[in-house]
Amino acid sequence: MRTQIEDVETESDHDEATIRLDSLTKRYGDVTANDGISFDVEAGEIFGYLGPNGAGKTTTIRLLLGLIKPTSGTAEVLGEDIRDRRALTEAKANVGYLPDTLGFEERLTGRQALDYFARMRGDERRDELLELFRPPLDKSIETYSHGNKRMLGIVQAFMHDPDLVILDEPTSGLDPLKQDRMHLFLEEERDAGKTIFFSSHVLSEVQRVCDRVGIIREGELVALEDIDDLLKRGGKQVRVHLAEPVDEQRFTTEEMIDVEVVDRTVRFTYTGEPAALLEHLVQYELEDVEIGDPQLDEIFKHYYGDDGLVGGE
Ligand SMILES: Nc1ncnc2c1ncn2[C@@H]1O[C@H](COP(=O)(O)OP(=O)(O)OP(=O)(O)O)[C@@H](O)[C@H]1O
Repeated sequence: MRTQIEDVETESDHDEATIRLDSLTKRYGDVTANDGISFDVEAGEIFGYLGPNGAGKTTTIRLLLGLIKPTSGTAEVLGEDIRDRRALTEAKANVGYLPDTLGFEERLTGRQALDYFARMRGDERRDELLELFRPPLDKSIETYSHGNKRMLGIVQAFMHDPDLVILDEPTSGLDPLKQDRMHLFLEEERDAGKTIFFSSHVLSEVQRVCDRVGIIREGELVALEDIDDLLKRGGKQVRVHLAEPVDEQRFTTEEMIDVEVVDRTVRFTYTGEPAALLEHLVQYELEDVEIGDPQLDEIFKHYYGDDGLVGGE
């Protein structure tokens, strides 16, 4: 039986979504960059905000940080309405932000830029983060590579130890090793109770690192789901290598979609129960079978067709 206290706690947890969008809308002339978007980001999750270039991700982030004003609708960040400038400014002391293009004064050295942010918000985690991400500190930022600017931005976003961190395409332009380090770091932060909201147009990173995903297309939210559920609905990717050439008609069942046959190899997405698939396959003389999870890009074709997100900058 649930106690009254548990009920109260559950309710207050629910009330304290870290970010809450409520019909958030932003128009630039004829362009509706955000069109009535509503969703919550809960405390302690990594939320991926996914969409191709121009879909409206940066617009949402800039609205959440009070850098631009909504045309209609609103949002709350750490319980404060984004239209309340003073309250939002106070809340932002507990928010980290990595913009898509860094707003650093480029003539400063990395160290001077961090000193500047430290005076505004604190820097209790600076040393630990510098150890991990290692941007150069003593040359001017204008001489930095893109990757090093990103590293400096990440240190800046996390060094005051905020509860919520908003990252706009954090890994764009980073080499794979640095991306891996970043992903691991985000997971550790999440496990320590931090909330991470990050935008991306890279499916594989969202699949790897996020708990939930919101998908935005032309300003509209077209999906909001747990990554696991999204993948489950996508069926299984199967590749079967048979001992003899395949009679496609005989081999194919209703549960198989996107079937491709090349000589003795069949590839398909299986949407039925695993046991039924195995029963079907044992009727054939098999040389090899691979069964795996689909990549999100397969699932995303439903939302975007063949263009948009798949692999592209
Ligand atoms: N200041 C502005 N004035 C006019 N139109 C704008 C402005 N900012 C954004 N837009 C338009 O709003 C739409 C959404 O842009 P936004 O930058 O939010 O997309 P995005 O998903 O972040 O894309 P990207 O990954 O390329 O940054 C685009 O059509 C863009 O051209």
